[in-house]
Amino acid sequence: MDNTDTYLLNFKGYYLAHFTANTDLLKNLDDFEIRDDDVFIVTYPKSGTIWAQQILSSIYFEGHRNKTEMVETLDGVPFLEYAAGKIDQLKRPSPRLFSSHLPYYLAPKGVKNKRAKIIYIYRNPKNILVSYFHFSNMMAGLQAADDIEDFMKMFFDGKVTGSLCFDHIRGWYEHRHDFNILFMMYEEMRKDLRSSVLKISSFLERQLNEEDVEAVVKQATFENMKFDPQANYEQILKHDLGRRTDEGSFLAQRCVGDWKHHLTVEQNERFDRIFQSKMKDFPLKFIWDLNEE
Ligand SMILES: Nc1ncnc2c1ncn2[C@@H]1O[C@H](COP(=O)(O)OS(=O)(=O)O)[C@@H](OP(=O)(O)O)[C@H]1O
Repeated sequence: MDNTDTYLLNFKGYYLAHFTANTDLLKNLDDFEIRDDDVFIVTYPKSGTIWAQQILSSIYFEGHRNKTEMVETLDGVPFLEYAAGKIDQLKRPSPRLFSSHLPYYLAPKGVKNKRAKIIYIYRNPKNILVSYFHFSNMMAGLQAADDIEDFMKMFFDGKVTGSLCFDHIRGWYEHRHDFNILFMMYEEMRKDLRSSVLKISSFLERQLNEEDVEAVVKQATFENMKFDPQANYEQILKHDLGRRTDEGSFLAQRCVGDWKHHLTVEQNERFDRIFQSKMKDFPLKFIWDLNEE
């Protein structure tokens, strides 16, 4: 583990957010004991993690679904590699739900042996860039950038939490046969949330009746999450993660083509060139524009 950077922790060539990384767990990550009914949400940052957390938590926990229990969504679907000391992963009752931004090659052995289910969410990387730029400037534990040009450099150098976005999705997809994994596209979830919930619950073999499906969908709408204190993570942001500024939130809701309002023509062309060189022949499609939705 290379601890020299204030913001980033280099673990086996992959960058984690230094301030919250669970270094004790990372030391034994490969052997972290996996149970057959463990479920992981895996994402590159800013790809829909907290959205998937909300969906999973309300699929699994009746008290969340029918709002009889007031628990922070994140507590039901905690990160594997973050929040050191907050939770003892080994003592959690089954089924355990996890979140992770780890790359495929750092997944514990048991996950590579298909002992757990993974839902991988991917998103149009131009919107990831814009979302990540604003988020990094808001969160105290991430390196702020002067402007989008400055952030683009860090993003394409992979000097951000999660390392290079293209390596993340490519790695997981190219090694998909090693895992029990479902790929979901953020933009398709926006287009048809109900079908996405059904696809996820069917992959997880969780039977939901009509009323349950309605409740999960309702809780996972942007409008509900934005104003639900358990789902919008405002308190976590304020007290655990730390804000640099009062502006911004986990849920800004950019439209699919929002990047057009933030990138210059030259920046967009540069993005396309890098995307082409890194993602040539990559079979999954990305949706760049509202018209493609
Ligand atoms: N319900 C719902 N519907 C549509 N979009 C949603 C929803 N919940 C979260 N989001 C959007 O997901 C973006 C945040 O991504 P992450 O949760 O992966 O961020 S993080 O990595 O956990 O920091 C962030 O995108 P931006 O708005 O573009 O910043 C959120 O708005």
